[in-house]
Amino acid sequence: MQHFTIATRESRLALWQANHVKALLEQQGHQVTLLGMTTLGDQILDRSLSKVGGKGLFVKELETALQDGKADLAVHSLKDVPMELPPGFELACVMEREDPRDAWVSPKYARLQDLPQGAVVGTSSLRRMALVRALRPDLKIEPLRGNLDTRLRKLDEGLYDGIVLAAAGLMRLGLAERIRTVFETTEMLPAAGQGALGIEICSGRDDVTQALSHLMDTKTWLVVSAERAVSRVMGGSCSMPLAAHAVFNGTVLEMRAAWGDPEGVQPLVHASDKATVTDTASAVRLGEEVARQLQARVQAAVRAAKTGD
Ligand SMILES: NCc1[nH]cc(CCC(=O)O)c1CC(=O)O
Repeated sequence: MQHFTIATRESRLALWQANHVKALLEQQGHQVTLLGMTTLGDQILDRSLSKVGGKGLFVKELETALQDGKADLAVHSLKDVPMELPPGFELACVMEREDPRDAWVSPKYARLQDLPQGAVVGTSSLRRMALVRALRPDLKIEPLRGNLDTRLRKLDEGLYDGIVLAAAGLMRLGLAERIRTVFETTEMLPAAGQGALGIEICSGRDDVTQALSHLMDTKTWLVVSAERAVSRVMGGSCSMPLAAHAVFNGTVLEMRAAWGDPEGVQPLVHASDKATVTDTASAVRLGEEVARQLQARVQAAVRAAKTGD
């Protein structure tokens, strides 16, 4: 039996996720305390994250707590974890993934397709913007930030005709009844890591890694390793509309990725590939290959646009 402190953000979703890990560790006989913290990302609500520095904003304070020995592990939505962790930190565990898809939430319209011309969709995610634009170029997209409850409140206040959120977050918070439709991944390709929880520790904390080994889901680990490799090669941050999604079909990992022009001028660029994946190295290779295809197509599209072909 050991005592562990979990560093967590204090949004309802972050607390749910930290409590979920706490309960699982307690089941193994460990004693667990939560250390709630506010991150810079939680405080900046008026600007798009892509403009103020991206994903790292949600994890830096938690990493400081790990480094200072105030906490032993940090629970994150994997989607919010930067591709490269700072030296001295590692992703010790990825848990079984929930539904990775995006959900359509709207009081009036059952599907995005049902919206009238020029209706207003709320999202600040560049990926969701690019994908919504590809499905319905006529719609107006307005920024929408804040935690899940804030976003739903703004929708209920009538500021948007509908919004796009991760299905997993809504389900974790008992808000599944707000989901009107779950998008197929073919129409709304998810972000790398969406729906999975990642646990970060200071490198070398073998005692923590050992305790977390029961929570590790190897299959999810391989899938998200491939997805995150795409983002890493593409230089993925919140400042680029990027989607990367993989699913196992037996031992073959099938992967698709999409890139959107941040200015919204170029059409979406897609790439896909599949490979037998049995370990982290083969997963990363698949992700890198898909990213290279994507890069080549993005460059070709940019060249074509310049020469007016
Ligand atoms: N960007 C915030 C964020 N980070 C993780 C989730 C959802 C839960 C998950 O993907 O595990 C959300 C909310 C959303 O995108 O709607």
